[in-house]
Amino acid sequence: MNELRQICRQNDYAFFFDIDGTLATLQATPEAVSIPAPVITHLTLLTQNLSGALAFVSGRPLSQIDELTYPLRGAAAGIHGAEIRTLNGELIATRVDPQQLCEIDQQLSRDIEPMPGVRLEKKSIAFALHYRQAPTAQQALHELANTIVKRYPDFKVQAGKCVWEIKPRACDKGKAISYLMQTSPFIGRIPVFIGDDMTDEAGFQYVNRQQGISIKIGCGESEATHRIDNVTQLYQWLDQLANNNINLDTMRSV
Ligand SMILES: O=P(O)(O)OC[C@H]1O[C@H](O[C@H]2O[C@H](CO)[C@@H](O)[C@H](O)[C@H]2O)[C@H](O)[C@@H](O)[C@@H]1O
Repeated sequence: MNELRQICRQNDYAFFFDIDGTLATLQATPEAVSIPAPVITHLTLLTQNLSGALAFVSGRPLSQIDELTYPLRGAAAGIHGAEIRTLNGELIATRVDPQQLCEIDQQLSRDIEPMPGVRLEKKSIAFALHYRQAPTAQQALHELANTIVKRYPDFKVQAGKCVWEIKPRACDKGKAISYLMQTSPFIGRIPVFIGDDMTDEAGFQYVNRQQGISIKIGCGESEATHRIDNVTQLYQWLDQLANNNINLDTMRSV
């Protein structure tokens, strides 16, 4: 009976998970990342408990989100909200001028050539300038990204962990969560968003405005109302959550 009550409560909520630094430990390169199998099992169980009201909200494209979270393939938002997929499969993609994308691509490729260790990740309508392997390039890459968005104001710079991203200005994770919250089965539920990074702050702000639960992984300034120390602790929390051992109502009153 208690268990049933807890499941009913869980069904009042909608969950949104960031990926890198949240569901997956940060790695030297984007390709080295994976989500452990037991975590996928817990996410699958949780998705079932929530009747599908669970979405991944990442800076990665939807195609990569699907690979990392296979076999789950529900609602998701990729490229910081520039691509959104609802649970019924509807796709919403932000449009950008292909000519501008081509010009940005050419300039970035040319300008990073003399910067050893710098990695340009091309994500169809966004770009990530990674300096994890080239920490001294941080400032120069920031200046490069700023120069680009000055020339192409439809884009903005997004700071991340050892990365500067150039993404469509109109998109952020808060707007993506807000959009999904207006679709089935999210509609009418209380949002819970878990993230670790600067790009997740827009999501935290939205969730806070809805009196939801915002959870930051790790330290650093944040508008999130709750903290989990690290990815390993999140995995333990997820295990409990999937098995209905967390009372979300108590968290809301904190
Ligand atoms: O919104 P997220 O799911 O957190 O994605 C943010 C970016 O994550 C990836 O880059 C970051 O993770 C890499 C792997 O651990 C790491 O090597 C890199 O330094 C981090 O910045 C991804 O490559 C980006 O496309 C995402 O936007």
